[in-house]
Amino acid sequence: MPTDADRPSPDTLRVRGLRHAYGPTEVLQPIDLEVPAGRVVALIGPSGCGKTTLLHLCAGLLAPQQGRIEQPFAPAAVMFQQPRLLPWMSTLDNIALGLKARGVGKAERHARARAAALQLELPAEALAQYPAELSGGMQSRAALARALVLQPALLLMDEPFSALDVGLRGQLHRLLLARQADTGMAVLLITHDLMEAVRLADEVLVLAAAPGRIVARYAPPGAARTRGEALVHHCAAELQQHPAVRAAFGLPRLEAGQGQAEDRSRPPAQVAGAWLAAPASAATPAGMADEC
Ligand SMILES: Nc1ncnc2c1ncn2[C@@H]1O[C@H](COP(=O)(O)OP(=O)(O)OP(=O)(O)O)[C@@H](O)[C@H]1O
Repeated sequence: MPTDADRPSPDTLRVRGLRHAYGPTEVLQPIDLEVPAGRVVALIGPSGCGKTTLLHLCAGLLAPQQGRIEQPFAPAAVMFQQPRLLPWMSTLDNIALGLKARGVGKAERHARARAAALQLELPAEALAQYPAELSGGMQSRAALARALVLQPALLLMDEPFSALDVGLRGQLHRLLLARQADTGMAVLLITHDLMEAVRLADEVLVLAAAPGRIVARYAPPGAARTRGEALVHHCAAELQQHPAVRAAFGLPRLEAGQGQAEDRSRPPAQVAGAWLAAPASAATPAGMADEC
């Protein structure tokens, strides 16, 4: 008898059998994935494997050619790799832009934009400045504020922190996770960075290229906000040692026992991540256990 916990949540982004081609070139083979409310799903894979294409399909920026996407969340917001702030508008007006498009009056949208900026620790003086006057880190904060001010139920993020230094990135990770825990929004995050994926995500999907397909699914242990540095390092190493992940990124195969010997910060086995069933179309590498 299925319990409530077994039933799929109605508030879930569902992708089923999604394919995509640009002209004659197949970019995505049938992709199945789910992003339920309150969960962060990270998509990692080598350059050109179709991550952005998949995100744009989920965002409705590209039309599905085959397969289907159920996107019940409203509103949804997209954060791109580049901040894409409009250079002729102040930072405050940039953050408030989506609210303006929704017909929110000036006083209210500015108040909401100021509150969003404050939550992301953007200094008040930056709000009157133009994007060109801001540092890269400030521009990224403004772009995140512009997405979060819409109070999205779904946030789609395409390598949003890749240009930031490690300190700023860590700060924005904490702010994002705090906001996500408060609001229960669903997040689909593209990243090249395995550490970022295991720091933020409830589930990490690994795409291989040519054509893009999911070859591994990994669930880091515990809630993202509670993962310490040692555990994040361990999980990133565990992920990187998976043969399918190594093959996807073009890394050489590890000899037997090589990965474990290099991992000196290994936490107790019971806190290691879990390998979830990859789709049947992706062959599971020989000798790989389902659970680590
Ligand atoms: N509009 C387009 N027309 C033709 N080919 C495209 C188009 N957009 C992307 N491609 C090609 O599709 C493939 C997947 O591109 P996509 O940007 O989705 O990959 P990606 O994994 O996001 O790459 P990266 O990590 O480098 O951003 C690439 O080979 C790319 O050159």
